[in-house]
Amino acid sequence: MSTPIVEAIDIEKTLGEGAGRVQALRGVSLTLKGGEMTLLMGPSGSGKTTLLSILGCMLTPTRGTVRLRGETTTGASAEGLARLRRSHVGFVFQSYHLFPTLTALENVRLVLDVRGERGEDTRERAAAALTTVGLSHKHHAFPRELSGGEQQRVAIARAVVGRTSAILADEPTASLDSENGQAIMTVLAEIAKDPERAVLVVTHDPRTLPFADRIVRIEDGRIVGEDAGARRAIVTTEPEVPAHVP
Ligand SMILES: Nc1ncnc2c1ncn2[C@@H]1O[C@H](COP(=O)(O)OP(=O)(O)OP(=O)(O)O)[C@@H](O)[C@H]1O
Repeated sequence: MSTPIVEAIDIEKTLGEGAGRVQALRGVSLTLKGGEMTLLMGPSGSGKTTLLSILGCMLTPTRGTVRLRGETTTGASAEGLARLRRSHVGFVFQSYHLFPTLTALENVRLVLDVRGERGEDTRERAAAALTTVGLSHKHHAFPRELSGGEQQRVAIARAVVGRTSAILADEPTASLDSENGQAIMTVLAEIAKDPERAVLVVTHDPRTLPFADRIVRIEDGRIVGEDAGARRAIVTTEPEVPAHVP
């Protein structure tokens, strides 16, 4: 049986103040298991980024529990959350977020440095992560010398180099053309074959569908359905829950 990497139980999140107060999540439960690629899809404003931020310990829920590899985040200090995040989570964003003055290798190695891992082997680990994403020939290139797809591959190498078990990607293909988008999804799907790793991709992009094990649909802060993706043979469609039932 595959291991639960991230478990979110009955998550609620209220954002903003006064008249701008929004209930972004209204009782969301979601488990990400090792060896799975999950797509999170839903309309703009439905709560996808809020949920990804809570799963990755960037944001704390108003109510509910998150467990990362069995460790609960409830009551953790900001420092405790940062430790959990560094140990277990790798993020990939639409706009890459690379340091422009560092080479590809240095961008990846920096993650290990931040984690206090400074041995000579960190260079080899960073190089191995770049090889995983097909960039063994671009160690010394600066982000401005790389295409968008290559920059995103550096960002993925950075997300996996720390041997984190949850890879959370927010619209990773949105800035890329079809070919590069496919290449990025192929790399993420390859990572998701590891039974010790779970990959969650927030996306609007229908081109990502063939890479999914599961497609989770969110509307108005609630999970409204789940379908088995093309990568999985067994169909596990759950009944749809109306979005507006209190
Ligand atoms: N800091 C904030 N203060 C107040 N409301 C917020 C804040 N951040 C997000 N929201 C609101 O919370 C809801 C969920 O936002 P979220 O960004 O999670 O949606 P999303 O599904 O990721 O949208 P998109 O696809 O457009 O990125 C939206 O109504 C949004 O306007």
